[in-house]
Amino acid sequence: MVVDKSSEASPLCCALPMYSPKYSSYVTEEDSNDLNHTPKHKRTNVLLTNSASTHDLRRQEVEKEKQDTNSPRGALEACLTRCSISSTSSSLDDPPPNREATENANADAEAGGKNHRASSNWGKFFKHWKRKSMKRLSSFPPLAHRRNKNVDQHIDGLNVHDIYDFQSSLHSFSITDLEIATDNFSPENIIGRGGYAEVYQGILPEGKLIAVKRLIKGTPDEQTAEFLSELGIIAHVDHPNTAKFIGCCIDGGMHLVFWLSPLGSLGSLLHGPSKDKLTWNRRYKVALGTADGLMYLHEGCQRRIIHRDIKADNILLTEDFQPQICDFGLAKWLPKQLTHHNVSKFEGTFGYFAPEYFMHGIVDEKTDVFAFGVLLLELITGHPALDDSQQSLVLWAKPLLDKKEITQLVDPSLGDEYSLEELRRLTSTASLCIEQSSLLRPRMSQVVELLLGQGGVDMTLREDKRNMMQRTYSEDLLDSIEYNSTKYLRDLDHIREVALAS
Ligand SMILES: Nc1ncnc2c1ncn2[C@@H]1O[C@H](COP(=O)(O)OP(=O)(O)OP(=O)(O)O)[C@@H](O)[C@H]1O
Repeated sequence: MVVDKSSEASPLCCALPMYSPKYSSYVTEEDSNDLNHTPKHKRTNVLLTNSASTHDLRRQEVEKEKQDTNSPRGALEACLTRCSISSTSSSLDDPPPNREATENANADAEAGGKNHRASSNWGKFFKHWKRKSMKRLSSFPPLAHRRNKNVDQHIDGLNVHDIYDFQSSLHSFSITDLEIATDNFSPENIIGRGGYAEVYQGILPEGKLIAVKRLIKGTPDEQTAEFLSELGIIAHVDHPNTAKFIGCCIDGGMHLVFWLSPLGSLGSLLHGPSKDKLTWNRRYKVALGTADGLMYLHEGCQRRIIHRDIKADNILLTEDFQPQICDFGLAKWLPKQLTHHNVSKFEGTFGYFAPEYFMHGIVDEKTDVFAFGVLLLELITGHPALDDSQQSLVLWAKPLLDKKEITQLVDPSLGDEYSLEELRRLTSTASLCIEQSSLLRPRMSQVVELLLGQGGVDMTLREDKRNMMQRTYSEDLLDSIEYNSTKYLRDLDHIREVALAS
């Protein structure tokens, strides 16, 4: 299905100097497949282009990522080139190839065609991985924990300097393991469906519960790309507030395996029949934990990670309501030297988009901060980011926040069972997070302080502090253009209409 809603006269069109003057939005065939699993207003891919197909752009992006050694996929590609070279030119016991040989072989590999090389590399990598690790991927030690550089420099012909830090305890499951665990992927064991995957619950022989994410969308090559993107991030994320990845399986499709989060997603609780379990204290705990997890991704990881799809459905809950950020399918590494990342294709979820993202395709920490602000509003109000009649929670809540009528925002199902002081903290933080100018949004470390009541919400002080810190690209950009809230609301409305009309 293709929807071309060109709108040259639209305010949004005028605000898109970096792109074609003609604004086109497509809901592609791929997306129409998504619709089988995800309500179409919830998830969208919108392209700012009128000259290339979705596939062309996706292919270009994948190629760009492969060559960018700072991207998860690029790091793996670099490693695989060497893996391919070492497996064709030497046995695993041979000494590692010297630099010249590697460069020559690299050149040959280039000449042999990138696409072919890529797929054969992955094939070799997967075979190699399975053969060498069987049950444990201990051949990929975390970089941070390596002790002896010389000993570890080349492991089985792979130069670990080119590999990001795989967790050392990951398992390589066979398809039989997963079939046994999930009762042959019985539909009864499906616990979640996203745009890209079906998630099954399962049980391991030792009695531990797992969640198996089976990628279902697209061709095998596209699934491999999605799988590697997500694997490239989650394999080196480790925090109490991120989903617990335990391994994967590459037989009969692409599978990622996690410990089961017994309460499912925040979205299913908040907008489902068990809403009453979400008392005020638990909501506050979820807000704090999620902020902590996001602060870790942005500021605590070896590399800056932008999640790009923070939403209630992507926050899992443990038995004691500890939130765990999941679904790193859209996540990006942001190298330190880059202020931001630019995307030509919008992926994510309506209701959570930051203005600089849908206007300019800019991705940085502040796009996640905006989405986190929407999540806070969801926790406070119990309303979804976009309701069945496509009304945006931000648009509804903003006037009440501005007028400080905060008690009117509280989820009626909570009655009076909430702390006014905590409500003040959550609402003032949400208010800052959803500022249309990313300059005015706090960073996640500041969000944590604000939520804990330690931030001193004195804006003057915060402004001074901010001026001393490095500004993000989107901060500069939005600061330099006149962008007021009326325009923001108009643009938000417009892009929603364009993408949803079909
Ligand atoms: N470890 C887990 N424990 C319990 N439930 C889970 C787990 N992982 C995923 N789920 C459930 O499956 C759903 C879909 O998972 P996920 O978001 O990873 O899939 P996706 O296809 O990438 O989704 P999206 O369309 O948001 O990209 C989640 O919202 C959650 O309900």
